[in-house]
Amino acid sequence: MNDIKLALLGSQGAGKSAVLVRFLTRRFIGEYASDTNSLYHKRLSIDGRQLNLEVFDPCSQSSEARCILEEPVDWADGFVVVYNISDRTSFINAKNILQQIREARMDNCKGEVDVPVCLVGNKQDLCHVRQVREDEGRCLAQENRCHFQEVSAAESYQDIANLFTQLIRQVMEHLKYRADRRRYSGSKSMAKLINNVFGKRRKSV
Ligand SMILES: Nc1nc2c(ncn2[C@@H]2O[C@H](COP(=O)(O)OP(=O)(O)OP(=O)(O)O)[C@@H](O)[C@H]2O)c(=O)[nH]1
Repeated sequence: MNDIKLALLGSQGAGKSAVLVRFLTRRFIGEYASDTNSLYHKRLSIDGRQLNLEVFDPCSQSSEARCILEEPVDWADGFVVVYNISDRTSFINAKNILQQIREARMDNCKGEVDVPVCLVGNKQDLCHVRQVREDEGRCLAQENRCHFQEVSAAESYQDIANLFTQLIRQVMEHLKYRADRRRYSGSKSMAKLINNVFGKRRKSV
């Protein structure tokens, strides 16, 4: 069974918990305790494969959340970065988070920056007080080579389900690619070792 770990990041009040709870339970719950970090577990089946999904929903105010990108960047296999379309500050914060993810991956993962990320513009139902245009979100996602989706956790389940499913698929491919690469470089160094030990001896005979 595959273990998939995701982290939700974004400004306080952007709707991270609402988006996640909508995905996990299909329900919208208006208010959430926002003073604790939460780790959610769910068993899923995607494309016939059984998965253990773990999602970290940090409390925005905690110092742990502020340093999530410094320490546990290796923990998450993928990220959901949420902003509120009716709050430009949350969009600017999302931009900074995307940059921090790239920088942290570059430092910690030897240049491997293409971790699966989905940028989510939440509260689409508040489009009458919109402060961030949809094309700005799309453009930011293109710059960061990540998927983009506007959603309303308050009104709709399907878009949110689709984005998580797509992100999880991407994570599974990414993990497989990393495992294959590790196996390949492992067998290459084994071949080198065998050559070093036996190749030289053969020459001297
Ligand atoms: N209108 C509208 N309100 C939403 C939507 N999603 C969340 N909210 C509301 O926005 C507020 C913040 O939502 P949360 O899910 O707690 O936001 P959060 O990002 O987890 O906040 P912190 O835990 O404080 O970081 C709550 O009052 C939610 O009811 C949405 O799609 N539309």
